Amino acid sequence: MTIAPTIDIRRIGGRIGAEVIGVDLARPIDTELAARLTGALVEHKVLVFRGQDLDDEAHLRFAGTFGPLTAAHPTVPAVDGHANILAVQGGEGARANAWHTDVTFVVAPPKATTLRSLVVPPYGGDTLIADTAAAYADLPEHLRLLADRLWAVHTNDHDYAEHPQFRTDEVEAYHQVFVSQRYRTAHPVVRIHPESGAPNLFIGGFADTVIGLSRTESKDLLRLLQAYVTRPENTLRHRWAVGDVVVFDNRTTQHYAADDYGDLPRKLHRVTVAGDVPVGADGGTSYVIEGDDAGHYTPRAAR
Ligand SMILES: O=C(O)CCC(=O)C(=O)O
Ligand SMILES: [Fe+2]
Repeated sequence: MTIAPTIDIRRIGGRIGAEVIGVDLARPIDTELAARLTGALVEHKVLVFRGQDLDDEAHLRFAGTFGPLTAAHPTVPAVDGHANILAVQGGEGARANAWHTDVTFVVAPPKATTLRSLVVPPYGGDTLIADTAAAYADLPEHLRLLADRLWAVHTNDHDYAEHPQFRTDEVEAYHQVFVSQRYRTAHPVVRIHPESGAPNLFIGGFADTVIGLSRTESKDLLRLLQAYVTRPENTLRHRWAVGDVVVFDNRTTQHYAADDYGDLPRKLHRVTVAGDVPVGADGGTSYVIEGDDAGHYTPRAAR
């Protein structure tokens, strides 16, 4: 007879995040545990598993617990031999140090993102994750009523040249690959979470313009709303150790990779889980403006 391991799910932030203790992710995850982890992800939005010892295959298997996987990225090439794994190891200026929700420029952005650390700098390189439902709940009623009616265009082709001091050949080459196909998608500014039913501010770094407003008005309004997302109360900051696995619900979070470790090495592997088409507070669903989702982003079956 095997004895089921006792697992402990402990909150680690006031509003977002829990650590899962007592799980070895290298072992198969049974349906009962999978259901518990899926529920915990919806409740806490970020799950942290420390001290794991996963290889790529085990990482893929674990990510598959949450559903079918996406390709590594619509435009950025995958790790050799692993179509669903993206290596995260950009140099200075080519790091994700802008608040964003992953891949919101497509019509069905990932449901969840899983990150596993392979190389960690001795200091710096933390990942910050924000709860966009808490942000929505923080809005004064007048702003909530306004946000509920708004739609925004998300694109992979904007905001470039914000940091011209980092316009190195590497950054330039990465940008060319990133925008090798341009995507533009309209999403509701307030998204209803398909599992919890909670509304959240669905904006982030790929949100470019608010439909019906000028570029300047869009920027001002998005900045106003975004300030609620990044309030320290609504965030969790993860200090990486090698072997950590972090999963976040990409339907109701944003994240930010602190670019504060110079040229020290750091490497994560990312695997994302396929998501659905967002539904807004007004009942409308997201739609493609430009870019063919199907060609680049076909989910593959779960393992
Ligand atoms: O480097 C990190 O901590 C996160 C990078 C990121 O935003 C991503 O892989 O989606
Ligand atoms: Fe990201």
